[in-house]
Amino acid sequence: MRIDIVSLFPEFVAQCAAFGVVGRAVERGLLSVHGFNPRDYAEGNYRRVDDRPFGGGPGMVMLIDPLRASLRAAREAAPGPARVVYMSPQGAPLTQAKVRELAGRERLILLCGRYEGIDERLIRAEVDEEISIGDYVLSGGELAAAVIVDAVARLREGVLGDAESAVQDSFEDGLLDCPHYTRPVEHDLGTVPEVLMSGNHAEIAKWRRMQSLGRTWQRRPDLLDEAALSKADRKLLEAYRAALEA
Ligand SMILES: CN(C)c1cccc(CNc2ccc(C(N)=O)cn2)c1
Repeated sequence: MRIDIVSLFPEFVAQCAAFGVVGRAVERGLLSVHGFNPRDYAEGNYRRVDDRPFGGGPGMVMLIDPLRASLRAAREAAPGPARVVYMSPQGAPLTQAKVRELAGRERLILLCGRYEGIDERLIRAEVDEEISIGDYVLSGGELAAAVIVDAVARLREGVLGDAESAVQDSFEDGLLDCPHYTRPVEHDLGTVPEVLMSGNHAEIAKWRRMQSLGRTWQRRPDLLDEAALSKADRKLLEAYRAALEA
């Protein structure tokens, strides 16, 4: 998979692909991340990349032509179609389903705006979709692009070993994750739930599912569509609630 980053600070995002599982995936050639800086394509001796907004108001807007030239350079740097994603607060909220969809592609171009954003004509002409990582404003789209790189990379085949498998990820099945424990069993911070040491894998799976359902119900009821729960899940959630009242 190839991900091109169009940004005034491309090394910022490339660094985010230099560590951990994503860094190893890059070393192993499962993924490559390349930066394109609009300033390298800006005309004139000031190499302008932004200018004042028509209609007045604070801030600056990124110019069309340096962005369009850097996008063209990114497209031409490798074969095959690329999905152009613009990171902005006006984008569709990023979800794990969207991450899975993006991870299925061979090429992505992530467009990072600075200042107040980019000229709308460039968005209309070149951007396939706008994505937001949350309802807040950052000084640039680079952190949002880094989030996409990380979330997408870890879903690519071969990136996570069995030890870190993304299969049981929370949000993979639309629920929050269950609690996790490791050594020691006895600790002044408490002990480990008995069931996890029982060796009874069916019971352990049930307990974990119940915890995921219960936590989702308690912390993110918006994620829990109780109607869509299986009978078994509804029973587990009932057991979780009953245990709270006990
Ligand atoms: C209108 N405006 C300030 C603006 C418009 C476009 C880009 C940027 C760059 N900053 C970003 C980018 C993305 C996100 C996000 N939530 O994904 C937050 N901030 C700012």
